Amino acid sequence: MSTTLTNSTSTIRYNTIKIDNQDIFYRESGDKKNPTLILLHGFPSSSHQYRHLLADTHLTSKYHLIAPDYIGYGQSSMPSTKDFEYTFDNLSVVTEKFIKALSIEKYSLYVFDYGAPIGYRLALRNPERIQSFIVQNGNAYDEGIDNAFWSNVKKYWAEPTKQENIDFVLGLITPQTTQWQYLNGVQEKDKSLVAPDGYVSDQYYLDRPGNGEIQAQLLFDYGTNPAKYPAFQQYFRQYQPPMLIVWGKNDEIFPAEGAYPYKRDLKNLEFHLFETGHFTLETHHQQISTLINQFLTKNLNNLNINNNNPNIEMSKNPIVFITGNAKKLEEVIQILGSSLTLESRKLDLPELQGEPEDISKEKCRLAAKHVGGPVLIEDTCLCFNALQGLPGPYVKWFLDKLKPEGLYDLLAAHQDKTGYALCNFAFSRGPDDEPIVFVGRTNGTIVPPRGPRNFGWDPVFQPEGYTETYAEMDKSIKNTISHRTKSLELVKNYLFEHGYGN
Ligand SMILES: O=c1nc[nH]c2c1ncn2[C@H]1C[C@H](O)[C@@H](COP(=O)(O)OP(=O)(O)OP(=O)(O)O)O1
Ligand SMILES: [Mg+2]
Repeated sequence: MSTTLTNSTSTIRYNTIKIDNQDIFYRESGDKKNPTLILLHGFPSSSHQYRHLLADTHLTSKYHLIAPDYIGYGQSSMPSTKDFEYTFDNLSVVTEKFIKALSIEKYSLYVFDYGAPIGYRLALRNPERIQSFIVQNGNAYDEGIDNAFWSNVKKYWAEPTKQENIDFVLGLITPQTTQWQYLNGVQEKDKSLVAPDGYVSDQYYLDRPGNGEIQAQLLFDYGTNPAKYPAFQQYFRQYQPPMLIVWGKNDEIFPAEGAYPYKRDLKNLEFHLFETGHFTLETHHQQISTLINQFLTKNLNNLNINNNNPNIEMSKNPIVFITGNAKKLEEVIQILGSSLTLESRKLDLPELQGEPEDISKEKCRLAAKHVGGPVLIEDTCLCFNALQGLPGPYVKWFLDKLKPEGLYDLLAAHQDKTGYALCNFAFSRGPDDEPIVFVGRTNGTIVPPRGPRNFGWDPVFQPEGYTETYAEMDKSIKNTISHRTKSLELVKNYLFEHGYGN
């Protein structure tokens, strides 16, 4: 690796943007058109800790890298604790606004130390925006914070005004501790790789008047993070973001114990421990850069197929199928099997009069308004050729009044007993989306009722090529030839092409 890195480094730009009247400083490299990797720093550092990755042409030739400084850190504004409440919630909100202000829609996150609870808050609020995670010495499990270092922090959370606990916090921002953070756990042979600039510049920022109170307030608020671990873990299980773990195993603050439990929840996980300390990048940035490159290439390529195809839209909301008819729902579930998951809702929607397609569309618009997200509805017609397609969409009312016998009797004066069953599914993404209709049709003959009477007009409809009525035949046969199956086949194809399939 090192031989190929020799002379070429990428251009890094240093900019500032106003968010909520505060200056947010950030470092940026690579082409904005490429997938974005956002690098979230830790305590007591700043975006400076990412200088090696930001300069690495292997990454910047393919990815867009951004590293902001949080409020109170590095070159960003440092309002006093009276003017800004230093909490992980607040820092995550500012970071979210920062990402939005730069018009970044989707991104991968590199999270380290304090960056982890900030990044995971972003993920909880914007799961659809996160493409992958790179986790370096950043926690989401209790296992990682049950050591000597954290027992002191926990005492501080319990009694923040006790002098002994205040002294502990003050001890964390001394030049000795800052240097210790960079060098502890680093192998002897690697100590000469650690540039002093890291701890010297961190200390410069920590020594600014008022910064000690900021660090004390934020460390106190770290106490809100363990309570959020179950939510972070639930997010991992549910959304399964691809994750690369690169972790300095000799870190005494976030030891390797905090890395292993990610394996429980993430299926697409790459796991690497390094023989070094907390600021793993100081000694292992070349190895980590190679791993990030391979990881993003592998995992974003899959995503890119989706992102580049304007037809693909992953929805976090399940599609809601609305029907007031239990038998209908039963059939839809049987036909779909496990290929597509729908949420069903029992609701009798008003139905307009008119052509079957218009009725379905209008029913779907109402459903979308009702649900406020993706919906599917269905409207079934039974059409008699001798009656120009009637009763068609009104068959429900004819059936209610006339019963199956009466339906057959409607054709008493006609030679032509042929007809067809029509199923119109309509799908809409939400209240502002014009519904799309999928039509399935099965031809047949209207006969005097035969067979069980548990589903609508099934006893009077004998499909073409069969001697039994829908009601007499085995359900599995009906479900291979029916109007509903044919329409659902089209629905399935459409939804699969648009990213909704299982
Ligand atoms: O495969 C079927 N085999 C026999 N009868 C059927 C079938 N599918 C619907 N049917 C009946 C139910 C209703 O009497 C009428 C259609 O009216 P239709 O408005 O689409 O159904 P619905 O009001 O009962 O439920 P929904 O609220 O989902 O619209 O035909
Ligand atoms: Mg209905």
